[in-house]
Amino acid sequence: MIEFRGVSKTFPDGTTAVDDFSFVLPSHQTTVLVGSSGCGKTTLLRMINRMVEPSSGQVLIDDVDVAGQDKVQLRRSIGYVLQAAGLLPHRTVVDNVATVPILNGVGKAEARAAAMELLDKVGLDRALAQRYPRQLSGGQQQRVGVARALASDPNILLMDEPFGAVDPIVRADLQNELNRLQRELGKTIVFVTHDIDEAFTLADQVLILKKGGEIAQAGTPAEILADPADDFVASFIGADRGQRDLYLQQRRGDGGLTLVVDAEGRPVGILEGEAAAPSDPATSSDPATSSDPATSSDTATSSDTGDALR
Ligand SMILES: Nc1ncnc2c1ncn2[C@@H]1O[C@H](COP(=O)(O)OP(=O)(O)OP(=O)(O)O)[C@@H](O)[C@H]1O
Repeated sequence: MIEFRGVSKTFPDGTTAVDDFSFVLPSHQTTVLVGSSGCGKTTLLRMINRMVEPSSGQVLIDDVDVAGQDKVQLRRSIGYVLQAAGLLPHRTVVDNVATVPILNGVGKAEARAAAMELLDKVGLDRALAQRYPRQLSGGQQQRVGVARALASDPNILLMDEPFGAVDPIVRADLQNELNRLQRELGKTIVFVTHDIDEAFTLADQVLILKKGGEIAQAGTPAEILADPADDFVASFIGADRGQRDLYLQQRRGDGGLTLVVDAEGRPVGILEGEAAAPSDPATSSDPATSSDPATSSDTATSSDTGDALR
């Protein structure tokens, strides 16, 4: 469990990125922070692993204030994936993945063997292990980034717009893979995006944020889609747009939700109970809610990955 208690952050230049933010992120679930550029998502994320220190308030992991923990240990114990994958350019794929375990004292051979298994886990061919990051596609680099973040078997995975720089098809693939991995691993994932579709696809819980980290609405995708808290949220999720051809898409494993998506795969609602039939396209003309989620071309602020490894 990650808890923000009355957290604020004002940077030295006087910018208040986060103003009195309180929220609990449950363990073993995916919480997605979504909001337009500059609303404080990245700042909130980076306060969890102390890459940003709060000006006031506390961030607690399982009831322990991170302020009292050794920064280096903390960062190495938390997986971190950035938009640009943040791979070390002069190290091979396998060595990128093995970096943190080796820093933590695991023997090189053992760390590399574990790294190869992680490549399997994230759906990467082992033949790519000896390549350098520049010899990979954007989607492959992101998979390596995820493998690297998982290498020390962290309980917490922080993901800052990790799929923002890849094309929509690869992005959908990566989202599906992450859902599959999460079913298997049950990590506590905090995922930042400005893409509401991505948020609904991945999240157990979505936080829609306004400037200063103000919470416009928090809830499951179904709750938010069914009952947007106000006009801001309705407009953000696009609930005021017209209806389109709709399809069903199974999300998560048994007992998982069935998303109603439009022709472009954008979530517009959720079916529950017996109505929630699996996968193949099934047109419905009477959705509970509809949306045409806002998109943005803003890119996430990412920082030197080295910081996360130091
Ligand atoms: N180091 C810094 N110094 C001064 N201001 C900063 C710093 N880092 C972030 N900010 C400001 O704090 C606010 C929140 O930034 P943050 O990166 O957390 O937003 P975000 O929601 O993640 O945005 P984006 O989606 O564009 O990455 C913005 O106004 C930003 O300009």
